[in-house]
Amino acid sequence: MKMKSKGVKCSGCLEGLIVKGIAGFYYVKSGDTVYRCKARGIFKQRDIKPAVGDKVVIEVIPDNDDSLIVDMLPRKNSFIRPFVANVDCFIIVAAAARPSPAPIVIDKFLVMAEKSGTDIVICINKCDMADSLQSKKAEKAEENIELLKNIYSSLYPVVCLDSKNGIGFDELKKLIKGKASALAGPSGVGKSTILNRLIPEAGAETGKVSEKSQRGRHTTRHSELFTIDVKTGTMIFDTPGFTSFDVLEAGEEELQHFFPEIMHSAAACRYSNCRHVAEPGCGVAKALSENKISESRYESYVSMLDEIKKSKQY
Ligand SMILES: Nc1nc2c(ncn2[C@@H]2O[C@H](COP(=O)(O)OP(=O)(O)OP(=O)(O)O)[C@@H](O)[C@H]2O)c(=O)[nH]1
Ligand SMILES: [Zn+2]
Repeated sequence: MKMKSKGVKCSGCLEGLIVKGIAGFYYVKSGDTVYRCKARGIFKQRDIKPAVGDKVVIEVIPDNDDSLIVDMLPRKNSFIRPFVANVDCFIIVAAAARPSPAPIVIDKFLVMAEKSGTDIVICINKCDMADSLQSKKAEKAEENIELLKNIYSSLYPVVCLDSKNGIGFDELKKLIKGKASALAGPSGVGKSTILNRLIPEAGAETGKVSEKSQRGRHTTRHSELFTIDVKTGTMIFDTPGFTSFDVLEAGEEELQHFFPEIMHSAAACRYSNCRHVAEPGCGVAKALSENKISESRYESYVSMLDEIKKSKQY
């Protein structure tokens, strides 16, 4: 006999994972079986909505097509757009070219991931673009790859991918083993193509990048959690996309906590409330002058801090 998480005995209860939610139904995976479930009215009363990624307790009702979600286990994290829960790892994707990478955009995703307490992998996709010989475009792609490696490889694992030809995926798979990962990155960097490589049967559609805007089409409509490897419990979220992050979700004091290298140097600041902008005796300014913190990362921090401060003035 299994127990509900609140200790109520329930003869037909199982613990499971919501892997899909469509049209009021939740698909809950428990062992090898997926149960189609409805949520108990109590969730509506309490204004709680179960999300893909939630661990739940379901009651399997004999001779009934549908089961019932009767309880939800505590979440590690949750997101509104897309509406998913319990992301273990963010795979933050940039492209070597088309679109050109923007460190500030990567840094915003990094803040989102750090704030949510997930593991992080940075993927530089479209690395094949650096391969064609003697072309200006290839040179630029090569430069971009070097730039990103310089900024990020001392902070997070950085993997070069060519998802067109399936290169770099063994390394990526090692880094996401046993975790439920979600892809984040701006439109057109190749998130759907990467997803298709990780789990071919996902069948995510990939949009063609239009020549003009260099942006891909949005193709994924609902969220789903796919298993990549049953043995290790490796999973990946197929979602409509973590394509941007609003830094205003972070507080002014809190922001520095999401830049590990800034936090590390902040220990040496004279003032405990130092924001590392122009204060005397700032450990971050010192680390910056000694090239221990990258200028690009520091600029991102200051620009995000400004954005947060300005939003407070109105
Ligand atoms: N050369 C090259 N092209 C790639 C690679 N990966 C993806 N592409 C192309 O880039 C375009 C965009 O890829 P998608 O996978 O749709 O990008 P996305 O990040 O999912 O885009 P959104 O759905 O708009 O968020 C497609 O035309 C892909 O064929 C790669 O490694 N190399
Ligand atoms: Zn400081």
